[in-house]
Amino acid sequence: MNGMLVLENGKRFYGKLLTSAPAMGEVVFNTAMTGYQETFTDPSYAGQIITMTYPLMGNYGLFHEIEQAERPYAAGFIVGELCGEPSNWQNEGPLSTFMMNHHIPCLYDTDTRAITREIRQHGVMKGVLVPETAATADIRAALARPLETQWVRKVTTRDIKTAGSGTYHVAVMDYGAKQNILRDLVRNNCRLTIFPATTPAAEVLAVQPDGIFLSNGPGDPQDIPYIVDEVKKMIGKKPIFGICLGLQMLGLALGGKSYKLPFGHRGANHPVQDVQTGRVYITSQNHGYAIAADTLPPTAQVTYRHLHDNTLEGFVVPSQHIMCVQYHPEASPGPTDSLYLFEQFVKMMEEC
Ligand SMILES: NC(=O)CC[C@H](N)C(=O)O
Repeated sequence: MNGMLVLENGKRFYGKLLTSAPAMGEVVFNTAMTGYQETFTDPSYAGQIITMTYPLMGNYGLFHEIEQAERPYAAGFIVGELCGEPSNWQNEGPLSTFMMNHHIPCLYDTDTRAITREIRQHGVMKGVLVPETAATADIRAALARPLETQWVRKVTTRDIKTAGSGTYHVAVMDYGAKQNILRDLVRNNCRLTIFPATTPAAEVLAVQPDGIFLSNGPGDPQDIPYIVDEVKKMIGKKPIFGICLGLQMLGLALGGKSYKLPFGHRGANHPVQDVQTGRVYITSQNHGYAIAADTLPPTAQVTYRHLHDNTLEGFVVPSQHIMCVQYHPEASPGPTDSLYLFEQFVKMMEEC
């Protein structure tokens, strides 16, 4: 069926739609060439319509094991060419089947380069995926709906869960944790107790963990002040490692300020520099917000900066045993160069 993306600023981009169900969400773009299945199952994309800039998607099919959550939370998917005949020895089916089964509207045969240029120039904005015949009044009504602000509550675990049997007991705050983060912690000799995002700090500390991990997650960090309040109560009590939203929670809990990036960092080849050594790492990223480095307290030391725009990509607070990064050391998709951060976290727990 013929379909289109209509952006909040009125721009229309035409293509074909896999499902007729309309989708509304913040339209973002991701520059990774591969890793589409990990991308749309990453809970941090909840409610967003993801435009993949690489022109061909679906060519190696699907493989259930690489999914980052039990189901995708992305609101929609936009691709240039959608491959209908994947070729891969692990392939379990075409990408279109996954999109249809999960009722995720997918616009394909569309000009993803033009969409990306529009977002780069004017910033991320709301958009709708609708059939080409959709009435203008319906499109306006859909675009007028506010975006969900409490995705973390929807993507977090309902019950306390456990994983692994390693030496170090880590309390994981699940704000929408990617599976590979949990796997990497377990691989690094950790035993996990995974808590729902809104669990009070006292309940988490009561299990007497060796360390606390604050996960990635969807949305604006300023929309979840009640979680920041609990993080404040954890600081200084146990070693803490935060990734992405986890870094943002720590930044806000320490009195820092967050702001929205014009079009975010989403892709698998973002260069960050270790400010101490000058060494550059190519990283996997997915964030639309950042913490302003100059708003952090003097006890915090910036560890990594993004080489495109100098944004804060990591900091530590040695006196309070805090380490955190804005990028994704667990990759999935992306390079695994930063896996050493999990080892650093284990070392921090060992030394405390
Ligand atoms: N991957 C993440 O944890 C993203 C954090 C936050 N939702 C942002 O977009 O900046």
